[in-house]
Amino acid sequence: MSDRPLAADTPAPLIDLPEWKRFALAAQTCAPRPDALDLIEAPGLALDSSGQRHSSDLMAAGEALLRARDFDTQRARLLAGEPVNVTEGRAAWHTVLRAPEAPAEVRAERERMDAWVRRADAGRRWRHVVHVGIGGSDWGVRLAVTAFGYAGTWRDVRFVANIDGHAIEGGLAGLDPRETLVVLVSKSFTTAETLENGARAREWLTGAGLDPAAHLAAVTARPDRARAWGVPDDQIFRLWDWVGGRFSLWSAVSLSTTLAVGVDVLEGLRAGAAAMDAHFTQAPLAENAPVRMALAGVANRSVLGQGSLNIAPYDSRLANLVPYIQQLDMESLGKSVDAAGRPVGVPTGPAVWGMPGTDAQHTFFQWMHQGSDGAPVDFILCREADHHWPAHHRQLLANCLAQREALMRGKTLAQARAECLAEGMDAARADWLAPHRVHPGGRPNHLIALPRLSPYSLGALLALYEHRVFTQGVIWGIDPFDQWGVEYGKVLARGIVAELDPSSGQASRADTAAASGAADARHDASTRHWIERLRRGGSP
Ligand SMILES: O=P(O)(O)OC[C@H]1O[C@](O)(CO)[C@@H](O)[C@@H]1O
Repeated sequence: MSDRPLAADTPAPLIDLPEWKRFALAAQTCAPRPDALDLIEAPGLALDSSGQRHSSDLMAAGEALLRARDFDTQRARLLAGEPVNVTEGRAAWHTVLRAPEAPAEVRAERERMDAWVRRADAGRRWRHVVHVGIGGSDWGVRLAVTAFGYAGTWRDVRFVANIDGHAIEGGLAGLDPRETLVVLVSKSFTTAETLENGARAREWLTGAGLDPAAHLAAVTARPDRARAWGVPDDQIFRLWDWVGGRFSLWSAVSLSTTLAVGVDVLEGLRAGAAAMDAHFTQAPLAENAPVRMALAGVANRSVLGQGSLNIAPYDSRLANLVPYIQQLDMESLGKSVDAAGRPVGVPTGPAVWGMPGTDAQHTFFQWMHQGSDGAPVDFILCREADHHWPAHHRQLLANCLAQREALMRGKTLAQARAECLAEGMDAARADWLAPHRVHPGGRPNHLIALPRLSPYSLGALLALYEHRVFTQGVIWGIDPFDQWGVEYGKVLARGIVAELDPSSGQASRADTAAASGAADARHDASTRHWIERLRRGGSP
């Protein structure tokens, strides 16, 4: 970690800026204008922001706010690979992983991995791939494999992330070890889940009388650790310290994607993302899709108090987009202090949640329409489908547009009452039922339309969200590239694991405390109770 002083990266407190006050006032005093189509044609997708609050004053205030946050310089620093991750003193240079003119070592590693995959394809090797990784070493691959391998692939790819033993048990069940490649993906190569699950897979290979080294591949920024763990050098692919885990699918992290759906898919993802990078760099702010989404996100969260953001992909192949964006957004923006360690002073990153439509309509859309909070929604659709049932696709699209329209337009009491009367109810019943049929409307949303679900358009979509997250980080003044919050629980878990192990011979802290009649100051009473009880397993 560098000892670079924070001062150079320390923005002024947001809430002290006159530009912030102007932006907040402008956001409060304008409304969504669905009749004034507000469309940006960006690479790989179109962004319709008509469902967000918009006015020329709000846009001007947003531009002034970005200038006050030195956005141009911050963006240039991100794209130049400067250490924008201030608390860890390193770059977040994911954009270079997809740049056509990437540095030689990045291109060399791409070519080495592609050649390895092509050799495996030519030899019809690895009928089964078990991808072992978690968080950023998992979601991007799951997303791409589900998106492009939804109708099945000749290689069966399984994902094992959770430390829950059922995950690895199910991940290996029924596979022929002779035909199986286990891919361990871990930037740090220290993540407990990945190393434990990897160890079970290695035992499984050894138990089948095989040399595990021949069946293991690894992707990591620490090849030394992977080598010591037993992965041969020619099956270790590199990732770099200057890439954040949740921004890493553009690298060899996507080895399993290429094995499942081909190296062309990864190339297409990179090309779409690179085109979005160029748009993010060059488009004027008012026509810049990530910037517009970021300004709407800040207005919704920090001014209008919307606590969450719903992601509604109207494409079942994008089911894993929701957890992907959840990690990208919440691990990046789930912070309440700025780069100088001061409270930001306004609510920051929202809770991100969702589910593909139309399933979501039968699960929680009731709450979205008439619940007391509601949530801004990002609707995502593909204009063309890749199946052969156009009527299905028309229904899917109609549902997406209808839900969005209902959330925007709402329904007044008078309209609801008139509807009841038109259905033949008498006035008394109409008066009674009408309030139940009122929709407040005015719910903010984006509509993102991809021409079809190609690697290019998905790459552009993911880069759109990456840059939206970065821009919100610049406005709030927070470091979107660290994740200190994840560390605390990991450290506590390490201690508790030892205490839960009845075979370790080590008395639990709680035992020791009980024997001495003292309370264990390191645990609260409830945690102490459960350590004791769970240590005994099923016995009362
Ligand atoms: O790739 P690694 O080092 O195993 O880390 C896995 C994940 O764990 C985290 O550090 C914390 O959840 C993520 O940021 C990361 O993607």
